Amino acid sequence: MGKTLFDKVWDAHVVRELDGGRSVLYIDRHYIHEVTSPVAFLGLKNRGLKVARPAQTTGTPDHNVPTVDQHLPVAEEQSRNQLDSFRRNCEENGIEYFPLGNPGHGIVHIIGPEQGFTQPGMTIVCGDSHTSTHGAFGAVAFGIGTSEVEMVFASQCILQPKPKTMRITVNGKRKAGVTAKDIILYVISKISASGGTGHFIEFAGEAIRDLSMEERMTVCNMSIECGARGGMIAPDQTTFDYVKGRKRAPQGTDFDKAVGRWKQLYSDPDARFDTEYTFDAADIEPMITFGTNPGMGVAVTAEVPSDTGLSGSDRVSFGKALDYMGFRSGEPMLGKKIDYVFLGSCTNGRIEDFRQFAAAVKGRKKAPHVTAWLVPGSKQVEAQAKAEGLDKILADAGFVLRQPGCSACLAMNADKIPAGKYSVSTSNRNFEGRQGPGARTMLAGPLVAAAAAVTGCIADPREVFGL
Ligand SMILES: CC(C)[C@H](C(=O)O)[C@@H](O)C(=O)O
Ligand code: SF4
Repeated sequence: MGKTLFDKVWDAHVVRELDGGRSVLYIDRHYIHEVTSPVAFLGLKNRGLKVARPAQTTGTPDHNVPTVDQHLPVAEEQSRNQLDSFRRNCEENGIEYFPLGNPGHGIVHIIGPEQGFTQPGMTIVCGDSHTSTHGAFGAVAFGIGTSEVEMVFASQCILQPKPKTMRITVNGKRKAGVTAKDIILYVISKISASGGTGHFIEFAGEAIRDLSMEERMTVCNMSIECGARGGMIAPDQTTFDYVKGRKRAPQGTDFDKAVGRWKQLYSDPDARFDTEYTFDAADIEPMITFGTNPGMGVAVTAEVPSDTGLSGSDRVSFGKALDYMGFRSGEPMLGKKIDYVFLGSCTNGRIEDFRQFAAAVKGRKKAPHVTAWLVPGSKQVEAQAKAEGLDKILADAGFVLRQPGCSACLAMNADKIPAGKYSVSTSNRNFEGRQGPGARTMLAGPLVAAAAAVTGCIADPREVFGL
């Protein structure tokens, strides 16, 4: 029987299979940030060890950083201490890291691909659930816990049970005004926020093939929001073209040789998956979430669903979610007044997202009552946006470009949505309090966010922008 893409990459990295179904897996690239590394560094120190393969480790502080005045010392004491100890830990262990203000700085899942660290066929881990983003390159990439971070520091290996495999095929062409974010929100709304549990997903089909690398990253980023361990896409010419010429990617003939290997990374025609789903891209509309998990999504043109068909605790949590959001079943999503718009995060903080948002709002004005936080995912995205004049277009429309970081995605810094306020957010989680205590988050793609920013309410970007 043929092998799946996942099996090919996984099997090539198994150092040893242990009794009980777990394997010692070799890790090619380890990304670290300031939130989940301190305890691991401490554990290492207590054992008298140093990081085994510092050259395969890359660090950046992203969660706690302010998104304004990054040239000044960080005002908040706890964040400042965390950034200081992150720098010390990286320096003591000879780890390359990109501090605040450095041209390479940004959200860990944005800078890795952008600099060419992330490559097809690799195993990649980080103490962060959205490590799944890197699966867009055909890598087996997944989030790990702090004790596992310590394991990788010490040995460049990790103990892992092999997940089951799932293929999600999206056939056909998507309609105008439908973004990669809409595709993944649609998929999660269909299979639910727990539908991928225990699996590693491969995304396939024409609608996935048609995506740019940045769009593929958006899809893989959110693969974990249906409970999966990760998501991946077979590398193809789009992938090779993206990786080519990036600073940390193989160069010259080494690159050509690497492409030869990467071309073997696909699921064999007779490979079998434990679970398969198939969707049609033509059924996908611009999406928005109405509840408090990423599976609670509908087309922007739809109504708030009812709890028909739900029972027991599902019904209770559905009701609780609507109460938290202040929504009632049967109300249209269109026209709901919003207060905040957040463009950014490792889901939608890349240059194509800023281009799309800027092109949409060009020549229009931000609705006066809306507070908009536009936060590039990295210094490079920020620089590129400025080089392309997007900052001017945005400024003319009443928007300000902030500085890179995770920002309001999880509000670990000062960018918190006030209690009770409605936020249309391009990030990946709409849990209670995620964007600040009491904040009400509606997840969407950059076009729905742009439409909300200029109209001040939930609107169909195809109508607003004539797409
Ligand atoms: C802080 C970190 C551990 C966390 C994660 O693992 O995903 C964060 O990035 C998030 O998005 O919630
Ligand atoms: S941007 Fe959001 S999802 Fe991504 S790593 Fe930061 S906090 Fe997590």
